[in-house]
Amino acid sequence: MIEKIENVSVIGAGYMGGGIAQSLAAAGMKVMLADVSPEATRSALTRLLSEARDFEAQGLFKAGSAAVIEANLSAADSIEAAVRDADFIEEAVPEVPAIKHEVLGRICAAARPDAIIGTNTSTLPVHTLAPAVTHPERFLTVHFSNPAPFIPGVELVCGVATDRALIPVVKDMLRRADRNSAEVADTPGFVLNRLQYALLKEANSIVEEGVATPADVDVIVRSTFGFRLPFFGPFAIADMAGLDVYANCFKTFEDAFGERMATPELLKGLVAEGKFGVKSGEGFTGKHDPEKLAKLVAYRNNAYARMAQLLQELGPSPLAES
Ligand SMILES: NC(=O)C1=CN([C@@H]2O[C@H](COP(=O)(O)OP(=O)(O)OC[C@H]3O[C@@H](n4cnc5c(N)ncnc54)[C@H](O)[C@@H]3O)[C@@H](O)[C@H]2O)C=CC1
Ligand SMILES: O=C(O)[C@@H](O)C(=O)[C@H](O)[C@@H](O)CO
Repeated sequence: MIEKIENVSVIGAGYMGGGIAQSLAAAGMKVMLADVSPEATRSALTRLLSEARDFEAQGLFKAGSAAVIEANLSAADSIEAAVRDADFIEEAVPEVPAIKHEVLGRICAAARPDAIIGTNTSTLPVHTLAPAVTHPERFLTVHFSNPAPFIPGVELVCGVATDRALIPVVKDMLRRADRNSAEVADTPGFVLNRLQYALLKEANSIVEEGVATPADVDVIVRSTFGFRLPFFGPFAIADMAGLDVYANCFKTFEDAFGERMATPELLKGLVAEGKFGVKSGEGFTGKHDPEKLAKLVAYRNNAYARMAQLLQELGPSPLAES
């Protein structure tokens, strides 16, 4: 079993693969790229190095990053050449099962039998891709988000055959690239996109029903509950709002939208036990003593105030309505 990932291969040097390659190269790993052709790969490398210099000049990358990326990132003439010596191979070709199956097959035919193989799929369960992988014990989802150089979270998904000894090795690679990761179960869309697409689906319904325009939906999302999300997930947010309040709100939603918006059983159970979140000292996120809760509230208030200052400094996005 590989103990430390030093040599990486990224197959598919597009939007995600390119950013993943930059990120891992900047973290000191040797990264080889391969795309549909040697010309496409070399063109991608040129783009990525130029982009890295621009990002460093803009202060978006740490000083010296562009030189480190240039020293560590290279273009291979084929998938086979790219993966030959790799400890870890990240597949980042289009979200088309047939393409992924073909590329995973080529990777497996040329990579070392102990090489760890990751897929950057957005939604495809590991069990639908694993049949294309020899030695599926070395295969898992390592799901970066866009744009890869700037989004810190990575979703890890094991298949039934995945050797769980891979997880600390992959997590170590991600830590060295300043990424934090969480492992979730192997279901369609995992956690990230199941939630992200549920939000977009409901947002589309809101627009289709004439409740709001896309622009106004975006304003509300990014300036209310979205404003909280860089610091807290939905369960922490609910604990701070009050689970009794959430239970009352779900009654409104169930009356209006039926079963699909009925009060979740987990929430019902907590409220029935008098566990209302921060206000009662226990909720979705567990039990917390008054000292910790005081620190939480202080952290929250500071974070939100600082976020508001940052948004003031940045000014509105070009998409924001004047
Ligand atoms: N675009 C996004 O926001 C995100 C996408 N993903 C996932 O990452 C994967 C890649 O997505 P993107 O980077 O957006 O796509 P993309 O289209 O930007 O890049 C895909 C790259 O794969 C190359 N390619 C296609 N067939 C190939 C083959 N047979 N051999 C080698 N290279 C091949 C293409 O030339 C292209 O450069 C997909 O599974 C996608 O669902 C995951 C997170 C975010
Ligand atoms: O949001 C992200 O960056 C990722 O979770 C994704 O998988 C993509 O956005 C996906 O939803 C579209 O490619």
